[in-house]
Amino acid sequence: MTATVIDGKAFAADVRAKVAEHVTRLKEVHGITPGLAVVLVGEDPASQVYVRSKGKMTVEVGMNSYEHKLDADTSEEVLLALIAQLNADPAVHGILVQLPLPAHLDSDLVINSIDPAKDVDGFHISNVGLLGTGQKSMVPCTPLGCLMMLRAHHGSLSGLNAVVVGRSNIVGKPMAQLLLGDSCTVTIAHSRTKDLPAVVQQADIVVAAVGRAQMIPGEWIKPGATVIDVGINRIDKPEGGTRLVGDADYDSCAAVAGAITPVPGGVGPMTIACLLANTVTACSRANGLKEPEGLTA
Ligand SMILES: NC(=O)C1=CN([C@@H]2O[C@H](COP(=O)(O)OP(=O)(O)OC[C@H]3O[C@@H](n4cnc5c(N)ncnc54)[C@H](OP(=O)(O)O)[C@@H]3O)[C@@H](O)[C@H]2O)C=CC1
Ligand SMILES: Nc1nc(=O)c2c([nH]1)NC[C@@H]1CN(c3ccc(C(=O)N[C@@H](CCC(=O)O)C(=O)O)cc3)C=[N+]21
Repeated sequence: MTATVIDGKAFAADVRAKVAEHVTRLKEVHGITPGLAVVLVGEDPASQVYVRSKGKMTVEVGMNSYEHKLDADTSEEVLLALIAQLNADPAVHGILVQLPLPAHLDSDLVINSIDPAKDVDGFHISNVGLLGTGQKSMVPCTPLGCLMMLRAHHGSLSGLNAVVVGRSNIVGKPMAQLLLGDSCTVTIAHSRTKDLPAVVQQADIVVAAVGRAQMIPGEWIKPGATVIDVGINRIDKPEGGTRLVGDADYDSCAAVAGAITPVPGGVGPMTIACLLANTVTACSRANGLKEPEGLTA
């Protein structure tokens, strides 16, 4: 079997088009322009590229983008003061603090100081609790993007066996909650899991969020299963230079899977599209307006 390639780029373009439509309505009918503030502490080059591309896409869908770049040695006090200012700013509907933060900053404390209503990453403990109890919340962008692609591919996910490899707070755990919410039978695997190949072999849906290049080979995949590859790993090319690969070994997995997301061009673009979707959702809620349909879980 040769897997259907799930085109994350095309999905993301579709989500952004829906966001843009909603932004136009907010502006023209209500005179409100949604605003997203991104806070970057330090000069990590990969984060800088990523923050720039988020800013560009934010403006492309018609929203305001506010970028705050702070020195790597910024104190917690200064960062918390900036977040307090953004929390109070009515022009800012979404706040994202780029992770990881430099080691001297307490990221739990920083994330939990964001107004939950503006927490477009969905990392605040209130949003985590709301998601875990099936209540309306801000849903983390990467798992939300994965869920949208899975729903579009499968229709109903009810009763399917889903294995999430990775248990981070930003991907693995919220992904598992969303799959459970859609009535999958969910297993969360991690570095202490016994016999990972046998666990993955049970899965109708595999979500790989580990951060280890090409660690999941095709032999682990049940024929016809769907592979959602969250991993973003840069590896050296034999001919020199580097390229991005996922946590799944693409060629061998694509040979047995029913469907697979590529890296790049899979989950990554959907993450950014969902960030924009969350910002427009947050803006609508903040103004007591109807939320856009199909843009949240
Ligand atoms: N496409 C996108 O939009 C995004 C991509 N990413 C990418 O996704 C990947 C995961 O990110 P993130 O969740 O933040 O990573 P973390 O490093 O926070 O978590 C990795 C998880 O993988 C588990 N793990 C590590 N080694 C193994 C192993 N050998 N077998 C099974 N499980 C293992 C860890 O287990 P344990 O808990 O036991 O240590 C941990 O739970 C990275 O490549 C990251 O770059 C991340 C965010 C967004
Ligand atoms: N507060 C916070 N929220 C995040 O959501 C967050 C974060 N911090 N820190 C870093 C990770 C990583 N992440 C990615 C998003 C998009 C791509 C993406 O668009 N990737 C492209 C490739 C980009 C390239 O070529 O480098 C793709 O997969 O096609 C990648 C990675 C969000 N993260």
